[in-house]
Order: sequence, then structure tokens, then C-alpha cells
Amino acid sequence: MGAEVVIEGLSKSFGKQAIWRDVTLTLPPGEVSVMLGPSGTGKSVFLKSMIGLLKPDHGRCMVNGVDIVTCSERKLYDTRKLFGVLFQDGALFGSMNLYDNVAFPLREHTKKSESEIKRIVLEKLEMTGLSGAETKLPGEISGGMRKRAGLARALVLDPEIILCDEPDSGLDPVRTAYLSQLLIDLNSQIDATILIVTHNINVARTVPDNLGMLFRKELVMFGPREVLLTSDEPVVEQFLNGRRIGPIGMSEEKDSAQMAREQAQADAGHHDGSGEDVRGIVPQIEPTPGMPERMGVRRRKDRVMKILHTLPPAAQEGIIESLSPEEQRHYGVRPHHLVGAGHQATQPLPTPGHGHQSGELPAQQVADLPDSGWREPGDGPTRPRPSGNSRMRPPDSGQGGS
Ligand SMILES: Nc1ncnc2c1ncn2[C@@H]1O[C@H](COP(=O)(O)OP(=O)(O)OP(=O)(O)O)[C@@H](O)[C@H]1O
Repeated sequence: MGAEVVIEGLSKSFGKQAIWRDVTLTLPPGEVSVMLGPSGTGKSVFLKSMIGLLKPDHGRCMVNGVDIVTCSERKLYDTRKLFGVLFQDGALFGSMNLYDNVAFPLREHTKKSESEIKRIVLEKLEMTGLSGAETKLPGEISGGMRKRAGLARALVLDPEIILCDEPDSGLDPVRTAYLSQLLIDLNSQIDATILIVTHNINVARTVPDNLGMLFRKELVMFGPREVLLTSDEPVVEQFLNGRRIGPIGMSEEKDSAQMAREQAQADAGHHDGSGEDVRGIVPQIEPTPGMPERMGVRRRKDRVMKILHTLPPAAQEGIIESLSPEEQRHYGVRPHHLVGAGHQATQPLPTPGHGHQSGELPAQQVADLPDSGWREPGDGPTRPRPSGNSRMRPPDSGQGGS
């Protein structure tokens, strides 16, 4: 199983320019997460901070008990080996063929024999659909192949955590769909924790288990995908719909005068080219038939059901509807039966640093679940939940959004 990454109060600035402040989130082990954000909000800086290529000003980034921010160079070197990173441009060496590019980390960081290296390289090239392209130079292959070669190289040290910086950049929608499928298949095969940074709406809607968004130097939200996909927080809604109308402008922030001007234009009938409202939960990409079941999905169900009562009603509803009837019985939930579902799903989520965890609502906005009894699948009579309480237990960790 992949490693958990716990980030607490992480802040980064360059000189006087604050990039983001007080970012707190947990990447659950073996789950796939996506971090969204408009251009320039510091998504790449976030990834580089996670692997110690950049040093944050404050906060912690804990991986297997090691704080990347404050640990020694030696520990950092060792901990980095847990990460496989797919950089935006693939970061391949132009003068090396694909075989040597993919073999590079093995030759640099291990004492493996060339025959062992060959076995691993050919296996990873096959996993990424590049068998037969070993002798090609990066300049002789397409952008999609370069991405896959970058991914193959990221995999050779058997990473527990895979970071992907805009894996879709420069790819057409079809190649992006193939790459998305590849990431899910990889996750099913190696159960690694994956974080993808992107501004591709389709990737955000269909790939991850968890979604987050950086905006205005803050982590706006981070939590189960259903929370962001059903959110009507203006910045999230605008971003997921790719609309001009909303708080995000060309230079990230808009002033209220510009917002009012654009709204007036829209009210007067000006069409900005954006399509229908795409708010809502769409099916998540599943592993290709024949691939192993994703263990992260199974673990996530238990994890999310524990924090279900802290989520907005629309997200709760989506999560419950995604369960099979057997699972609904197992967790003691039923569609359209949220006590407190009269709360509006439109309440903005609290922002971090304001006394709540990201993705968690204040107690008075929390929907209570019906005490319909907790049963094992196939169990006969109803028996009480382990907690013996009509409310599900609060999150057992203090980590935002996990
Ligand atoms: N090494 C650096 N020194 C100074 N400023 C930097 C450095 N690296 C990044 N920045 C600044 O940090 C900000 C965030 O950059 P970053 O590349 O992380 O954004 P991003 O969200 O990944 O953008 P995009 O989606 O366009 O790739 C930018 O203003 C950038 O100029």
C-alpha cells in the first residue's frame, strides 16, 4: 500500500510574494487525489515542496513519519526514493534513448545488475504501452509517448507515492483519456498514493477519489471528490465549468467592478462560450477489465463513511447513491434519507485556518444519519452500529479533508 502524506500548515513564499499559506490536507494511502487551481496558483510549487525540491517557510509534510521540511539531507534523500515524479514535460534526457532514460534512476540509485535493470525497464515500458520503442530518442516520439516514458521512469523505483504535474498538458482529449486510464490501472496494480496536479476539468471529474483546489493563496477545499463536484462555492463552480463569470479572472483575481460588469453583460444576453452547467457527480474511471480491484477504493469507502456526516448534503447523497444496495445496508444508509438534508447544499465550505477542517462543515450544519442499524452484508437481524450511536463517528484524525 502507498504511503500516507500528511501536510499541516504548509506555507511558501518567494521573497515578499506569498504563493500559498497554511495548506493542511492528507493524501490517504493508495488513493488518487487531484489538485486543481488556476494557472499561477502554485500547484507546481506545491509538488516541488512535497519532495523537498523547494523549502516551505512553515509547516510540516510528513511521509512515513519523516518531516520533509525539517529532516536531514540524508533522510530527505532516502524519503525521496519513495516518490515517483512525472514532471510536466516528462523531463527526459534528450540525448538518451527511452531505455536509458527509464533505466537512469536504477543506475543512479541502486546497485542492481544490468540484467535486473533490463527486466525492470522492459516491465515498466510494457506497463506504459511503450514496448518496442526502447531505442527511440525523446525527440523522435509524440508528446503522449514522452509523458508515458516519463511515467515509466517514475515507476522504476517502485514508488509508494506518485506525483504528476499536469500529465494532460499538450495532449489531445483522446490521449488524455488514455493517460487517465493508465493512471487508474497503475493504481490498481501497485496501490500507490497518487497526486495529480491539473487544470483539466475532465480529469478532475473522472479520475480522482479526492479533489482539492488552490486559489487566492489558500487551499479552498480538499476532500472526497463528491464534495467539490457538488459544491456551489463560486470559485469551484466557475472553475469546474470553465466559465468567465465568477471570482476567477485572467490575472487570477477580479475586482468587484469587473465582476459586476461581466455579470451585466451576461444578463444582457452576452454568451461567453461556456457550455451547460456540469455540476454533479459523474462515474469515476474504473480499472480496465482484467486489472486488479483498486484497494484504495475499498479503503476509501470505510474512510468516507466515517466522515459522511461532516459533508454537505449533496455530497452525502452522491456518496450514498454510489454504494450498492448491499453496501448501503452494510453502512446503514439509504438514499434520500439524510436527517438534516433540509440544510442547503449551497453553504460554502469553511476555509482552512478558520477553525474547521477543510471539507468539514460546522456542527450545526452537519447532517445526521438515520439509525437504520448496521449489518454485515447478508446478515439477518439488525444490530447496532459498533459505536451504538445514531450519529456516525467524527473523523478520527485531525487531518483536513481526509
Ligand atoms: N523558483 C522560483 N522562484 C521564484 N518564483 C517562483 C519560483 N517557482 C515558481 N515561482 C512563482 O510561483 C508562482 C506559482 O508558480 P507555479 O508554477 O507553481 O504555478 P502553477 O499553479 O503550477 O501554474 P500553471 O498551472 O500555469 O503551471 C508563479 O508566480 C511563479 O512565478
